[in-house]
Amino acid sequence: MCTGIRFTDSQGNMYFGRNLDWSTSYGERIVVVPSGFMIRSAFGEDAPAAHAVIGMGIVFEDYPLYFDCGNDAGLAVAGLNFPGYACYQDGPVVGKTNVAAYEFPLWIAANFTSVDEVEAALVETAIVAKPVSANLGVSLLHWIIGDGRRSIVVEYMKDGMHIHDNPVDTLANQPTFDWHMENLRTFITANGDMPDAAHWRDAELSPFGSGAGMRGIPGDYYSPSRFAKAAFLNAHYPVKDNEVENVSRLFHTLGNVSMVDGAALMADGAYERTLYTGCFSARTGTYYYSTYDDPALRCVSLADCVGADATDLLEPEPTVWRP
Ligand SMILES: C[C@H](CCC(=O)NCCS(=O)(=O)O)[C@H]1CC[C@H]2[C@@H]3[C@H](O)C[C@@H]4C[C@H](O)CC[C@]4(C)[C@H]3C[C@H](O)[C@]12C
Repeated sequence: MCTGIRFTDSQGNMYFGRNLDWSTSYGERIVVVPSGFMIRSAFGEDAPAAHAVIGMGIVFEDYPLYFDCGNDAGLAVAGLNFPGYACYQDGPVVGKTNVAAYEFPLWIAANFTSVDEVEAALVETAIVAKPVSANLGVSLLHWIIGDGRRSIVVEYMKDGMHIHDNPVDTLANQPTFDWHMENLRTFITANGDMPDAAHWRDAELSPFGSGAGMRGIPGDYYSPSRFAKAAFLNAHYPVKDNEVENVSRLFHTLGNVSMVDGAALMADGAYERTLYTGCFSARTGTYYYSTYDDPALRCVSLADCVGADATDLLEPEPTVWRP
């Protein structure tokens, strides 16, 4: 399972991140696309990237397959598993901009500057089930897309494209975003307050300590539970000012829905773990991440690696972050 969130700092800069929960790594690392890099297109003309992009993914035959990424305009996108619901076009649709599912994150980050722009373009877009290669196949995903103003969720299903406003700036896995939003109504009594003592007949029942207001928010790893917990935490976290506080916010929030070995068996017989947590700061154009086996935060900033002469893909060596 995976979980993604978005929020802003006190000046409206976006922070956007995700947990990548799976049993085995694909060898993912930070990949940078400089603006001007020629992007191969599955259906249209090859075109230069209008924006520099940074994110986590793998490079396959000189093509960056992003799991999540952000760009120099402060727009970011992440793909989360959505099997059983995701259903792409079998082939290109006449009259539409056709985008293969594997191209989707890069297509967004390389071409657009805001969620509004993406939303307008999606009306004319078809997502196609074209595999990147016979071995890699087609991932069945839905996506959260965010900028400094808002986020949306894109779910491409049997009946076509669904674009949802995401007022809680949160996404998990199955079922649909609509369902998750409806389910949040179950938790409306949860809050961060210290409750007063209750009186049951002659008994006075006072709280053991803090945290009682949050009772009922689930802590298990099931997708609806992670959605509810991440949405609750994202909604209640106080707005913070600086980069250190906001990166801390992101890792603490996603740390609360991260998956620990041995607790959640996958269909293939392996346990699912949070292989990495990634955070894109639109304020500084920096991608931060930690992995299951190495909790140190490492990072790469776009500004440090995209000089005027950069035209090729980069896989920069991250440095350990020292706030
Ligand atoms: C497995 C990842 C999603 C994690 C997640 O949501 N897990 C939920 C587990 S569960 O089912 O709900 O149990 C997804 C997210 C991005 C995906 C990758 C990206 O889409 C990029 C390419 C796309 C190719 O089509 C397949 C390989 C791939 C390299 C994908 C492999 C895999 O499907 C990834 C890594």
